Amino acid sequence: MRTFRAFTLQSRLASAAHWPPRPVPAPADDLLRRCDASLMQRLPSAASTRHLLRFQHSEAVSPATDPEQNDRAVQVALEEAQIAARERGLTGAPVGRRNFGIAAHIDSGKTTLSERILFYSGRIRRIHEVRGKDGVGATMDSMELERERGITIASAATYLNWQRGFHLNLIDTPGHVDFTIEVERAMRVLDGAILVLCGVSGVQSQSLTVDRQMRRYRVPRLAFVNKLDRQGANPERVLEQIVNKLHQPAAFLTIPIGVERDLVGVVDVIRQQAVYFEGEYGEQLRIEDTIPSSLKSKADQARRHLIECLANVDERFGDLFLEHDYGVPEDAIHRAIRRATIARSFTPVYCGSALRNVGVQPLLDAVVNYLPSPVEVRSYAMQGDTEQRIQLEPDANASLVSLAFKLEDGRFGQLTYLRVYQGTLRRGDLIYNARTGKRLRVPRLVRLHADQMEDIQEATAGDICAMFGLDCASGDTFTDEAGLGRRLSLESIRVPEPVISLAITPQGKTDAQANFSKALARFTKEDPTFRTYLDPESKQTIICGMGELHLEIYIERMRREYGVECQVGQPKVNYRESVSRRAPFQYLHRKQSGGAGQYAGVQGYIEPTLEAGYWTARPEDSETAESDRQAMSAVNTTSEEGGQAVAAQREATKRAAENEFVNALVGNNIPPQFIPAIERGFQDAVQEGALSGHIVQGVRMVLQDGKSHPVDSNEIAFRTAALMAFRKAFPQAGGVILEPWMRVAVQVPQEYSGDILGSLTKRRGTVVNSQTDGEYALIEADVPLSQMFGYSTDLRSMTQGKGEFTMEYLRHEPCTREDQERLIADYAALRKTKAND
Ligand SMILES: Nc1nc2c(ncn2[C@@H]2O[C@H](COP(=O)(O)OP(=O)(O)OP(=O)(O)O)[C@@H](O)[C@H]2O)c(=O)[nH]1
Repeated sequence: MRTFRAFTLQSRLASAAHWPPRPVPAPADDLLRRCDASLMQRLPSAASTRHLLRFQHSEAVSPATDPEQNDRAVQVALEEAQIAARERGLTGAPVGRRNFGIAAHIDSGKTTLSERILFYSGRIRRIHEVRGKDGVGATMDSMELERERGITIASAATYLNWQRGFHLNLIDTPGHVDFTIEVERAMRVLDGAILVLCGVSGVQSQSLTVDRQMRRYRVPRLAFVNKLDRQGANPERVLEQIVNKLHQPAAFLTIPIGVERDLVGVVDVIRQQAVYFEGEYGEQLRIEDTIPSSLKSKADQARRHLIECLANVDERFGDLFLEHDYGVPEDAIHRAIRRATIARSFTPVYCGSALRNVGVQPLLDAVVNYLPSPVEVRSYAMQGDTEQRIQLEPDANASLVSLAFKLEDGRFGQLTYLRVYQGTLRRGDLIYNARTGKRLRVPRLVRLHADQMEDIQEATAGDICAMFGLDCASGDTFTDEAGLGRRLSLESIRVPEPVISLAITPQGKTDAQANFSKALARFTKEDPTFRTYLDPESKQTIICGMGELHLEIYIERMRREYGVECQVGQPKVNYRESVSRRAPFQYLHRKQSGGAGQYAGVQGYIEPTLEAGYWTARPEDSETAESDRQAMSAVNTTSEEGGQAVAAQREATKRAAENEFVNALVGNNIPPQFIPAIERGFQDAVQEGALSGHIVQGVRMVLQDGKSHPVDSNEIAFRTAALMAFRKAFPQAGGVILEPWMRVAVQVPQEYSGDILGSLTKRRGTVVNSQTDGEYALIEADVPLSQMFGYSTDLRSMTQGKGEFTMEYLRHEPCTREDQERLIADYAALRKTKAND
């Protein structure tokens, strides 16, 4: 029996007299130097070696062990990151750092897993469960509402140390699709992720969404098959689903010893050793070279499968396999897993149960061993208007480029979460907001641990940190003067369109209105998928978001945090209006009888920002729709072509959502000082579409000519002329009303799949994918949101509560002629009533 290996380190320290582990005096860089002296000698200079080895946060768990005893995989991970840094000539590279997130379907156990990770790394002293009996709640669910409901609403960031001074930044994300922006933001700034899957339910509807998000931001991942203590758990089925449903080559790195109530440990597939998790919280690892005889052949098969899988996805390993057969050296296996994981052509799969404290430490080892250091990830910034992509270097000594990816309004003012991609951000430094060009001094810099924080003096390339007291928007890029000179900016986060809206009115106390406005201002700033506006007709405040739960949570937060009770209307679909062809406009606004006169003429045309005809037919019937569908399905490919198709799709979606004003004026018929007023008239017009009063999107207004009067022309006249010209031209330009369509994923026991298909088709859905897997069927369909109200109740009654579904915004599409006519008639009636009032 062996009692210690690298990943047992934390547990060994834990089981010793001191818990959490005491700071170890030996600096991590010293250990590293000893660990790989030969590689270090090849580095350019002693000074750069120090930079390379600089671990800011080595104070926690830095074991003073003999390098020989250390895990070979860790050495592989270090060496590879060091080689990558050396090849790129980086002298201040963050080699020993990992930025990773945890994402999954609702209730898969992400927060429970995070709690273990924090505990084993010595970050917290006690484990508190989600909805635990002690009523404390998990560390990462710090919001009162999260603890009460047992769901994660906002992602939380923390940091920890693991294995010889590796510094890990961790972001726990919410599972519910209504809070999808939190996952988007996290994926944008993370270098790797753990996809948690339930050992019983496997790949669920929201796992597919998370998988798409990981692909969108090219995030390498590990999979953790959790809840193997539950009745009906079947890890092999989950592995099959990863391969078949997520289309990812994958293999076990650990397999469970016993399942359901008998789960006691895992087998390390590479070394063929049994690992048991003992102590109150599984913090003491016992490793045995002999694995239970009943598992021998299974474990051997798993090892063979892993080697075959790697030989298939990694050419270099394939050659080694031809040479050594299944006897490939262990180092080579680690290297191949690392390469293939980082290349996103392979997913290592780990087994366990977070709640039962089984299998978490090997997973955390894998974060260090197989997920990339920031040095091994390519990040790019755009340069100025040229749209030229510049590769960023994760080097503390380079000029600063960092991204504000999340804002939070806290007790001390705005807290801005940042990822530093290049350079060093120091407290007191002058930095520049690349969007506004504004110069700012870095006020207070902190590292976050759920809702607590710790002041730091600097954050270097590859770090995630936060700043206080800085006014900026989510997605802003911060640079130093050199970066500003090159006008570098980072591609921002994809923000899905809000699909649902409802009217709210604050009730009661006199200060309710002020608090109500304060709350709305804060929520809209923090969450770009939460929007609000004043309905010009009803004068009510309308809030828009990603789903009923999303809005419900904000209404509840308004009550708790701001003491504002609201009267809430029925949820409504967010329709939009657009045009399908070009139409000319020519409008003269003239009032010259008595008093100050008004005189303004505008002439030009309006047209769709996408090609003509894009919106005329339902996309299913058109070629555009075909390319659209191909682009959507290309999200599941890793090919260059797939990437281009996705980029084209994103570009089309962006253009379809934006309006544009073009000044193509020739001659001097309109004095230049009136052009901004004409553009403002256009902006007024798109706020209220001419057909149904909904916001207009995807329309370009081109101004070509006009008329003015030396005395009677003024800004108000031109603003009105532009507004009226737009309204008049809108119907001639083939105005259409668009409605949001959702990608709906339903998971039900197989016997109900016929009923589900019927129910989706009845709701005008188009089934895009239907798979059966053992007892379960997973059906994906595109359905208009207007048809989805009340679906959860229907699904519950159709499946006796055994079905579940999630939906995600896909795009806006023209609604049916019938609906369009109804919406136009409703709007006309409303206007008539208003006119009569
Ligand atoms: N049996 C069993 N239950 C678990 C396990 N892990 C988590 N749970 C339970 O599953 C429920 C959900 O766990 P969470 O950790 O909140 O899941 P989550 O994925 O963070 O949830 P959201 O963020 O709200 O989507 C809780 O009641 C946990 O106690 C496990 O390994 N086995």
